[in-house]
Amino acid sequence: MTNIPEGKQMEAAIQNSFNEAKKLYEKHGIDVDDVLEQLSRIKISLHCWQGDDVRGFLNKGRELGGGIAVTGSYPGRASTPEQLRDDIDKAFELIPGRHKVNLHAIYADTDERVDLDELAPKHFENWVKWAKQKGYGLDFNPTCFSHEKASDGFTLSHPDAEVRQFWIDHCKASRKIGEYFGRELGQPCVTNIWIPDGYKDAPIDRLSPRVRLMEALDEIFSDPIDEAFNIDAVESKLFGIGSESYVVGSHEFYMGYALSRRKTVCFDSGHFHPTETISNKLSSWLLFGERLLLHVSRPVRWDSDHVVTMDDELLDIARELVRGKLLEKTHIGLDFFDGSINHVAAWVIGTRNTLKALLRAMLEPVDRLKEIELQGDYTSRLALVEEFKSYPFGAIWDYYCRNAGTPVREEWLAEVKRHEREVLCKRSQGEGSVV
Ligand SMILES: C[C@H](O)[C@H](O)[C@@H](O)C(=O)CO
Ligand SMILES: [Mn+2]
Repeated sequence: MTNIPEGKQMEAAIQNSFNEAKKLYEKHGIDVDDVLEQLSRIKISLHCWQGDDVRGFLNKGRELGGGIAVTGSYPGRASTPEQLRDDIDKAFELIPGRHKVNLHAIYADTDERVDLDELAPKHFENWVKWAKQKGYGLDFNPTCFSHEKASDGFTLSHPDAEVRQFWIDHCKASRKIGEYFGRELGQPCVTNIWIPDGYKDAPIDRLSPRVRLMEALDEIFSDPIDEAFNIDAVESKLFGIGSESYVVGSHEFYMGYALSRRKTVCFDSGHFHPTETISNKLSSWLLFGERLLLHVSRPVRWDSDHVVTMDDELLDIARELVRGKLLEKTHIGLDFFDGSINHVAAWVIGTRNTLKALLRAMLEPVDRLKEIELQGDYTSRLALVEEFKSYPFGAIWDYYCRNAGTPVREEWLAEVKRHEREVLCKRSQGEGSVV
């Protein structure tokens, strides 16, 4: 092959490896073309807040609150809506498929001085215009943190009715923005409510804040909304920094709330006990709930929001979705924020891993494994699952990336480095994006 240009050789190698890998999977009755078709229909919601270390554009310079934390000061984080959009575009160039962007309320793109309770669709018009142009969907979140009215750690369950009302109004406004996104873009927006409310030390009264939260949510959701455009989700948490002993919006609280009010539960993989996994919860929830929202994240010792890697839990989440045929009912979002590495690379790594894990799960002989299990042949079950771990899914992934017009393997890194040199490192220090 010495006279053949390098690009052509690479093409041929990708195609040959794909053909050989396909034969191996087909021996187990796996239809690889169908798998790739299914994968291409999956939308991952890319969380905008990885792009600027959860700073946002409303009330610039305000400290990150809510018991979440970003560490690291990697150069070049976005500090304007235009920069953030450019960086998201760059990430999507390097990720196969058509996806969504997940916005927080503090990312409003407006020159108006507006507080969270007054936000309206008009403050997000530029985001919608861009999403339409690029073919992205949008999801949304009220920002119930990083605000003076959340400085004591309470929002929707606040004992002061006036403060509570402020947050209720903010969440009501957020649903209208979500509905606007859904209507404009022709695909539903998931509007996810997460609040940090909780106590550092053991409270005397665990019930009253939960009653207040339940009533606040009921008031928020009492506004009629078209579910074809906006899907309401609620996200639980076990603990945060400063709410180590008690969190009002616990998992049990939201399970009960969402089931009794037909709402969607968001499972964040960092929001449970360190030995508890969300992969083991999905099938139970979806027996009773209509839909599911995921915040795919990676806790390291605590809810540290590390970039998603191809670890056991990611694979198990993907397997659960595929084996249980839960993908149709699941909205997959990412939730991590690492300020210590290139912000675009973080998105690319986390999203490519999530897609790759789904592909790996789709390339397992699920029906056969289920039969074997029913027959009680646990030896074959273990043997096959383990052997499939070294089946050549990488060759199928490379072919998929190439066909989608996205870089194959680590080729994307060179583009991220070029973008870093030519764009990120030139961002002005004054904007607080280069250290
Ligand atoms: C910024 C997000 O809304 C936030 O990370 C939330 O989803 C969460 O997981 C808090 O721990
Ligand atoms: Mn989350």
